[in-house]
Formats: sequence, structure tokens, C-alpha cells
Amino acid sequence: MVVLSSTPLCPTKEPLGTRTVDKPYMALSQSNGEAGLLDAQLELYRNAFAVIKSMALKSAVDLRIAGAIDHHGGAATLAQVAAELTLHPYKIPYLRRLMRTLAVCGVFTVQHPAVGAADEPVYTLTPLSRLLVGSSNLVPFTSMLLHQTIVIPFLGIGKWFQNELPSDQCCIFKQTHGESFWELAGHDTAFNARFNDAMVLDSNFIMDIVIKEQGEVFQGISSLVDVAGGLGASAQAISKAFPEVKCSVLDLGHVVAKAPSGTAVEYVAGDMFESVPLANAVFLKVYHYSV
Ligand SMILES: C[S@@+](CC[C@H](N)C(=O)[O-])C[C@H]1O[C@@H](n2cnc3c(N)ncnc32)[C@H](O)[C@@H]1O
Repeated sequence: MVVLSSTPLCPTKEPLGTRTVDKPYMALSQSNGEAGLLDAQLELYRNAFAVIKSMALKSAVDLRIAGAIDHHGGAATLAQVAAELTLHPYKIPYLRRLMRTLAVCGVFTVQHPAVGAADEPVYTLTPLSRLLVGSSNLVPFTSMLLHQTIVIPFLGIGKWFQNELPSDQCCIFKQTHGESFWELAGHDTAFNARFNDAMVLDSNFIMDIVIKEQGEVFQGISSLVDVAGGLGASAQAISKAFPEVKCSVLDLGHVVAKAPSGTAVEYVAGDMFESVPLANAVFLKVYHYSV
């Protein structure tokens, strides 16, 4: 049997029945002269299936696959990965498919044994998946980005464009959840904590690099306000590296209420659209979540 089928996300070689057709799209498009049409179809499906990449990453994070590989020194066979995870025995054969998708996405690499060798493929960590292991890993931030509360609103972008409400009254998040992101964080303590902690991780990661690579931008400043600074991880990093800079953080009341105390950084509760504390420099690090 010859199977002319290959998911647009995974155009790699894979046993398909009794014969393997390596690049079916290319083979067909060259033989029948419909190259443009088939390429367009491939591109259409590739874009439509792009969501699988995010969801494969989410499952890797949920299942802690990077940790399982790390536990084996950064390289593991499928059996070794499976042994580390809590999977239903019936599902173990399907893990290979997920690993294959993740390899296509650059989350892991797969090293195939030489043809005829009895060895199993070996999955290794990539620079991306190294960020999912270790003490300062970005798992909480990645999980936050892929949380259904954040993902589901994106399904409504088209509907939002038809929605009569002005954009300043209804973003895609509010259209889905009935309240803005910050309103939800204001009363959902668990969501607020999860989000703020994720932002701290991201800020620690980025600020380490910013201060090492571009630290000179903070030299000569006497005071700095981190506007919408969350729990103040960025301000804390700047204050630690440049103690002469008097740092403050402005954020909403429900965030400032959870800010650390006893540090050199001052926390101010308020709305940045109303006023911002006076300072020599304004620092702004945000991820924009609206349409
Ligand atoms: C994506 S987070 C960024 C936090 C921090 N700058 C960081 O990068 O880690 C956006 C922050 O803006 C805050 N925020 C949202 N609306 C605000 C407003 N009107 N005034 C002040 N802060 C606000 C949120 O509470 C949240 O902490």
C-alpha cells in the first residue's frame, strides 16, 4: 500500500503502511504540473493546523516531557521518556506521534538510528526545551500563555470585528469572559497569583540579559518608575544592579497588595491612565493582550 498523506506540520519521513512516500506533495506537484495549487493547499493547511504546534507544546509542558529527557542527561529513548511520565498504558504507543510533532516544532530533536540498527530513536533537548527545565525554567510562564482562559478568546477574533462595541469597551478577552483580563485578575486570587508569578519569571529571565547586554541605559538615572510593573521583578533587578537608582513600581491595587515588602523598591497602587509617579525615567515592559 502506498499512502500519499503527510500532515503539513510533519513533512518528515515516517513509515506509512508498506511503503514510505517521503514528500508526497512535491512528488505530485512535479508530475502533474499543478505545483502552485498544491503548494497553496499545503500552505493553507499548514496555517490551519498551526494551532497543533501550540497544543503540542502545551501537552509537553503539561506532561513534563522536557524534565523526563533532562532526567536522562538530556537524551532519552521513547521508552525512557514514557517510563518517566504518568501515562495510561494504552496511550504510550501514541507518544511517538507527539514527540514527532514536537521535533518538527523544534521543541526536541530526534536522532534516528542508522538503517537496520536495532536501536531506538533518541530524543534530545534543544535550546527551547532547555528553558523548560532547571530551577529558573519558563514553564509557569508558558503554561500561563497556553491556559484556556487566554487561548479561547482568540477563537473570537472574527466575531470581535463584527461586534458593535467600541474596542476600548470590549477586547476579545471581555467578549469571551464578560470582563477584562485585569478585572478577572482583580477578583480571582488564584489567577492573579498565577499570572503575577509567571510575569516575575519572565522578568527575571529578560532582565538578567538586559542588564548584562544593555545595562548602560540605566546609568546616570537617579529615579525610575516601572509602570504596570507587576510584582516588580524588573525594578528589583534594576535596583540591585544600580543601587543609586531609586526604583518604584506602579500597578493596580490587587497586584501591589501582593508585592514583596522590605525591599529598596517602593510600590504604588494606581491606574497608569490617571497618573504616574514622578521619576527621572519611565520603564514599561508589557505584553499587549487586546485587539
Ligand atoms: C503583562 S503584565 C506586565 C508586568 C510587568 N511589567 C512584567 O513585565 O513582568 C501587565 C501589568 O499591567 C498591569 N496593569 C494593567 N492595567 C493597568 C493600569 N490601568 N494601571 C496600572 N497597571 C496596570 C497589570 O496589573 C499587570 O501587572
